[in-house]
Amino acid sequence: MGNDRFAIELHDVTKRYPGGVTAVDALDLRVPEGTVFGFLGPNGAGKTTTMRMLVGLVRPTSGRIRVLGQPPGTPDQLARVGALIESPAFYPHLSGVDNLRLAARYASVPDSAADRVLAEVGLTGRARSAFRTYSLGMKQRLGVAAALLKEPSLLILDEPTNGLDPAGVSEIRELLRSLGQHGRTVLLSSHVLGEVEQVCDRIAVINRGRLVADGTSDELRAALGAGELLIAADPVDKAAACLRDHRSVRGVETVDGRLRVSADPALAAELNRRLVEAGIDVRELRPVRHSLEEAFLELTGPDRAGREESTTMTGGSR
Ligand SMILES: Nc1ncnc2c1ncn2[C@@H]1O[C@H](COP(=O)(O)OP(=O)(O)OP(=O)(O)O)[C@@H](O)[C@H]1O
Repeated sequence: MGNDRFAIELHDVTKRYPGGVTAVDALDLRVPEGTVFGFLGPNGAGKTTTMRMLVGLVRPTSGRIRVLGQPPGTPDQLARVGALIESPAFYPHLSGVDNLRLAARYASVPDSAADRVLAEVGLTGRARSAFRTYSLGMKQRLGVAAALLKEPSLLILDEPTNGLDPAGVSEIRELLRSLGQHGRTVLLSSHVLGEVEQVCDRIAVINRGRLVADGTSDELRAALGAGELLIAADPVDKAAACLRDHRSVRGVETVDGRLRVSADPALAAELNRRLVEAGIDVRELRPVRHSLEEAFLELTGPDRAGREESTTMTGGSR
């Protein structure tokens, strides 16, 4: 049984809370097995609600969810999913290893699993220190360790870097990379693009409960029309004509005496050669790429999402 290609599948999933908030709105999402998958969106986008639905903590209002080929929350599925969704409750006065031994008992796995997962998150050296003495980054890593106790094939981590300083973030980032090895699927949410970009194979962006983009970081850039070259060449008209003749060039515009060329930046060397062979002087040629940050802001920015609210403003000072 089960699906052998997608660890997570959501079809047309909506969650409306009793107060009337639609936290997740007709969401379609597929997380391929064995990927580290970034689930990105601004605060309130619906990430936590989605993750809670995946483990059966929240029931969808409508739609269909399969996690490891099963509906969420079955005992068999929960045995194969490790989740860090809310801060786990650790005892401040107990050591890291004692906290994990307790968690191991709750999860019905042998106590010895505690040492294995401590090593996996790089906390062996501090295993015997009291939890309250841990840095925030170490606390988060202990949370990840607890999620690993069951040797899950799917790991769901809700904003594991939230509130960490840059050093803590880079500690966790190293860890997240290593968690995706051995065929494990990792679903990782964040509202900070840089964190998922460096770690994830694929990224889905949600805003106001809706999926607004899904793909590799390169695909997300391409979906936003990124892929431009800036070229300064003489004579500029001849250069423009020469570039327009190239079948992979989508457009050429002259801006302030330079050419903005819509084309895959990978074509840079080829276009340069073509211009030089045509007797054109090339003074400058460089890609002007949208950063993924710009792409993300464009996808989740107020222009896309805030129209209803902005129309309720009654004027006056801003
Ligand atoms: N139990 C609840 N009852 C009512 N509304 C809720 C509940 N939980 C979340 N919401 C609302 O649903 C929307 C989505 O919240 P959710 O926590 O899923 O988003 P998020 O992307 O995880 O954001 P954050 O990063 O801030 O946690 C928000 O408007 C939130 O206020």
